[in-house]
Amino acid sequence: MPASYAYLGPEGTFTEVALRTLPEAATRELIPYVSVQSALDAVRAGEAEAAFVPIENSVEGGITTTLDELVAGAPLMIYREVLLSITFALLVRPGTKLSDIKTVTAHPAAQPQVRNWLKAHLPDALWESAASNADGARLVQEGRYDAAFAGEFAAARYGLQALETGIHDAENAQTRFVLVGRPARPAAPTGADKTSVVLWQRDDHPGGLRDLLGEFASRGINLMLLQSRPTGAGIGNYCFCIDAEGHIADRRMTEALRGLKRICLQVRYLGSYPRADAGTADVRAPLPWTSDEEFVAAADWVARCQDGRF
Ligand SMILES: O=C(O)C(=O)Cc1ccccc1
Repeated sequence: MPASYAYLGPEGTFTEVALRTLPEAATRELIPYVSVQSALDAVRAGEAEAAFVPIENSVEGGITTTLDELVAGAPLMIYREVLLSITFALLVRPGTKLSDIKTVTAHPAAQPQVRNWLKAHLPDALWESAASNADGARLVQEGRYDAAFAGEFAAARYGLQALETGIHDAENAQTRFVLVGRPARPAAPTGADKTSVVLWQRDDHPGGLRDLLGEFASRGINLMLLQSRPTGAGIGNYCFCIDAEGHIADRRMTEALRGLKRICLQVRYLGSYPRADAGTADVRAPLPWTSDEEFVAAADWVARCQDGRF
């Protein structure tokens, strides 16, 4: 297997910075791709061992290109996640003044994070989307746009200067990135894990979504992401991307997934992997009645009842 990770490039993306925080990245060749799709396709084609892509940010929610690839593309699995705090710099060619800026660019997910700043400082600037924030910087270097919102670290790479730094409409804006590979056995539980799945309902009925969520709730499983995505089958047809606290090897999660498999039309398992915020106050202990021991004891009791040995 090639010891390389594909990532959303070009060089100088936030994605690259987040990827380099993973210890395993130090022993891999890191190869930039022009889009999330092409990075994931490199994995599907066996050209790369895994791909590292943005999946969610705390301002706007899911990065839909990534979610849609994981929902509908050839199956892939998430093995790692990274959280990165994001602030933007306004990068320009040397000598450009704020009053010279008529066009700005960045990745579409950057826009909700800088919208207020733009309104206050460059209300008449025309926004056009770039394939990534670093690609926006590259396009400014080529003279295609006057300014790009990107990481300050991208300035040197593209011969630009930061006219403004620390731009962020929302305090503590974070982006979540995932390392995605071909399906294989998930890593062993760490005690602070997350499981991602996509659920398709069997039919449309009152309380349908509540039924799906009930499989988690009744087993004391907390949810960390719920994002609906259109199935493409017409207005009102959605599937649900869910991140839940816990590992597929935890009995409560095993039981919840069994329940979901019974009641859903389709369930796509996207992996169980260590939480990026493991070790922080946000990671709560499971409810006492949801431990593996409690599930084993309850199953034993039912077996004894069936045997008349209670
Ligand atoms: O990694 C990048 O630079 C991207 O273009 C994706 C992105 C977009 C917005 C915030 C963080 C990452």
